Amino acid sequence: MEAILALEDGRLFYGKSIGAAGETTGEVVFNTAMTGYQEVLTDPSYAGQLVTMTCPHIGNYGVNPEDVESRQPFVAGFIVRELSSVVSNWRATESLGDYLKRHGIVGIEGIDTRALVQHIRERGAMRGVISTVEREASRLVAKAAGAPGMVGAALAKTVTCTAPYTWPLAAAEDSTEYQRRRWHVVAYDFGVKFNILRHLAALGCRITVVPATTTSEEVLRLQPDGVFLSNGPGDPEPLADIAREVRLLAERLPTFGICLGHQVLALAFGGRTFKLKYGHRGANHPVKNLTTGKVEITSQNHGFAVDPESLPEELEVTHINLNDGTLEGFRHRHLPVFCVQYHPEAAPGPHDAAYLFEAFTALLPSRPAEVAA
Ligand SMILES: NC(=O)CC[C@H](N)C(=O)O
Repeated sequence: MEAILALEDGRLFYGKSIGAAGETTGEVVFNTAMTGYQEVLTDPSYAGQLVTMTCPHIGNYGVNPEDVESRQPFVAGFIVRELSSVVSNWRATESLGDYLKRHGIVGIEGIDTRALVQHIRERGAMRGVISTVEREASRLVAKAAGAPGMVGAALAKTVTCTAPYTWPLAAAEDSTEYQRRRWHVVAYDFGVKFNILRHLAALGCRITVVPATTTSEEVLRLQPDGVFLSNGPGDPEPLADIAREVRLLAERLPTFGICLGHQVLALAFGGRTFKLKYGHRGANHPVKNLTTGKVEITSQNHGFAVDPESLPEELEVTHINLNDGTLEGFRHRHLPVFCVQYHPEAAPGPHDAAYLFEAFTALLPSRPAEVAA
């Protein structure tokens, strides 16, 4: 079946349908990771986006039930050069094409993804539509141009959990194994990736994941040792109500934020965010840790960034991006509060920054493992 990708500026790409038939709109972005398409598909931060993989051959190791980063795929659509017709991996339970179909994700293959990416790099991320049902170019371009944009979109509120839940998922809350965990962390779910929760749990945390709109009072009632602010989709700026609650918590408890969590923390202390031309999405972005002088190769997925000029005096820049000099992390000068724009949990990507999870637990009350939290 044929499929067309149309961009809001009139550029058209003709290819073949993958996944579900139909039509979908979103912001067209690209990810340069060579592997990890399943983690990308299920990263809630991609909600509202048509994700292009620059690696030309995708799907060769299929899909399995373990590599998911959330409850379902969240991308609005998927764009690849070539979907592998062969699935070869001992963990695979399904082909990528069948998985996309099963979840109703509309995608396209067989287009010149290099030309598409060059176009976006030159002109900036833009809205698009993938369709298997409409062939009229002008109508498609109008649909792309009419799709909601990313600026102003409070998407974190749409992907967050509807009720609190505990992690590890399998552990009964009243079990000794669970209660014996060293620390209790409340994690704000703005679109949290499971690998963040896996990392915190591996260090001895039991985690209560709470919806994005949970108030600081509700969080304090849970008596956590620390607060985690997750990654998530959309524009951080319309989340001012959440930022207010985050400020109240950060003034009382050790706080760690990743990606959208980093942006919300900046807003909470009076900083500003802005939209990047086409964002950072991939698994090899070099970041300099200004405290140690070391360079970390990092996993990234963001379209907005914090303006370093907007940071108040009490916040100190700790990490910068070596590709374009943008802000990658800061900490509070007096409070146990820090965050990064990139993804120390990887999934997919290198593990250089995993030390940040330990940096967080080092801020929590010292407590032997066997004492009930
Ligand atoms: N992964 C994330 O948390 C992304 C944060 C935000 N949605 C951005 O695009 O900048």
